[in-house]
Amino acid sequence: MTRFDQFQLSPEILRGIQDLGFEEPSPIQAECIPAVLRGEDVIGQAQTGTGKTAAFGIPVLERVDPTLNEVQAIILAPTRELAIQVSEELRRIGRPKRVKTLPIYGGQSIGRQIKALQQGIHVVIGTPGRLLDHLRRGTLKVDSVEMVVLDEADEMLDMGFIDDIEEVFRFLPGQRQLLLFSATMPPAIRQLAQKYMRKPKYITVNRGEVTVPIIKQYYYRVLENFKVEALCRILDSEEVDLSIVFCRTKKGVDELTEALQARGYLAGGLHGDLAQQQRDRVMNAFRNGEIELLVATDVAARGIDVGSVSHVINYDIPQDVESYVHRIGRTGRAGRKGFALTLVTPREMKQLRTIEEETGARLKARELPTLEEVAAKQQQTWMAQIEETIRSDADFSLFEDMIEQLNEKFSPEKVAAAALYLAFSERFAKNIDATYNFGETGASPGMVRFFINVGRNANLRPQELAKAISENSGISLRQVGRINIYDRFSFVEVPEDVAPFVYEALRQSKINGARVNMEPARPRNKV
Ligand SMILES: Nc1ncnc2c1ncn2[C@@H]1O[C@H](COP(=O)(O)OP(=O)(O)OP(=O)(O)O)[C@@H](O)[C@H]1O
Ligand SMILES: [Mg+2]
Repeated sequence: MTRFDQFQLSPEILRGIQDLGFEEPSPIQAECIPAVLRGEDVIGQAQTGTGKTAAFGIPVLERVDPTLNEVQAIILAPTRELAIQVSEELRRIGRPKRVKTLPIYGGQSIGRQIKALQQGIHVVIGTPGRLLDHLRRGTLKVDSVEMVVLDEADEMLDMGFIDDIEEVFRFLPGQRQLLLFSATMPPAIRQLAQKYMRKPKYITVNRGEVTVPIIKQYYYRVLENFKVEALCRILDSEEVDLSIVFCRTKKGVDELTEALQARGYLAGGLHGDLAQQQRDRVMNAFRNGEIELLVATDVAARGIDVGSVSHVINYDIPQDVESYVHRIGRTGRAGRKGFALTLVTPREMKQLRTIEEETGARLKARELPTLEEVAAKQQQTWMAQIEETIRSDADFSLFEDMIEQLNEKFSPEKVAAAALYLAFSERFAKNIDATYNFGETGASPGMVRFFINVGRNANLRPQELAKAISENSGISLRQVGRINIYDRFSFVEVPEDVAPFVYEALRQSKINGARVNMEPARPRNKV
């Protein structure tokens, strides 16, 4: 077994590592620490969540001289959140040695950053644009910089930061050590390596297995219009601690966040168009668990490390394989378990196969939980909560007197049931009976679309359903039109003017016992 004290590390750095609770180096750390200490240029690749930050951070901090009040290492990261996180981890490792780190990124007052830089910072962690800004202004002095790290190197190339990065290099002294890190290293990286590195050492851990094996990967086949409902059912039926839900677009993030908040979930959105303060607030709330669901674009896919993320959900299937690998890598970190769930529409099945082929991972198909299963799961959760409360040392005396009085008129069962109703029914109704979603659901202009759950009626035929809708609502069979039954649900599109009747009909009468799930849709062209 390798140990940290086998490397040539000072007692201060060893203490910093110990303070973080790291007992032994991860494989990428075991290989990188000595190489970086020797001054070699390194390209480090290892799976998500396996400690690449400390793999470069520990030796970089070791080589910094804290008595020299100058910037000696620069670390570039693709996003602000990652810059902050890396800075924080390095600050903690370097604390006993009194190494000062500072994150600098766009969206934050440049004046404040300039003041901070004047405090004698040793390691700067920044996004390329803002770093360059400081270099051009001359507010970041780099004469003593001997080490440069590109964290998520491939992503920074992909994001088109190459010009910025090359300009950053032009400001730096010629003799410097360059380190590139990422879980994925596409061939384009080699060009950068050839141009800027001296005899780079490639350190690759777990070659060929890009995703982390302890992450369980599943997919759900869903229709586009049913995705919000599908997501809610998954969230309600899984043992979710924290989860990150990825959407393709910023607008998608905003809409989904709103839809989830409206249904009572503790959700927060994160994407590049939000003000920095808002981004910070959401990230902090997520790290503290005040928000349980982080709804994000790929800004949160790279490098973000929140230990208790139990689920990553691809609400929209990722556009490329790298994105898949990094997104799902937000769970299953440092040996923890994790689930990666991907919603796939029928026409995205090809994309799913590509992901499987290129990652070599197998995504197992899963059925969406039925409403009955969701309800059963919810009841279990509530019962567990009640049991926990009974066993806790909570003080019930406030309520005991009420119960006594009520027991004079009603049985204890009735009283308990009514209390549970008060406590839980609101959320139950939200999730089970009728679901309102004002996001885009793809109905044609002038039409309103209703979703109908036929969970208990798997044998129900479309004609029967159409007839039942017509009879219950008083609109003609022609207006109901042709309907299909998919899997466990169906939908019907009716003209706006008759929609209220259909809604009432579907809401009040369960068709052959089938529950009704209503989604009044805004026409696509108005959204
Ligand atoms: N030697 C270690 N022992 C225990 N935990 C560690 C060790 N090294 C790192 N960790 C922890 O593992 C988690 C993941 O580390 P890190 O963020 O560096 O992963 P990564 O390889 O950079 O992942 P990604 O590719 O997603 O950026 C962090 O919470 C970190 O504190
Ligand atoms: Mg990382």
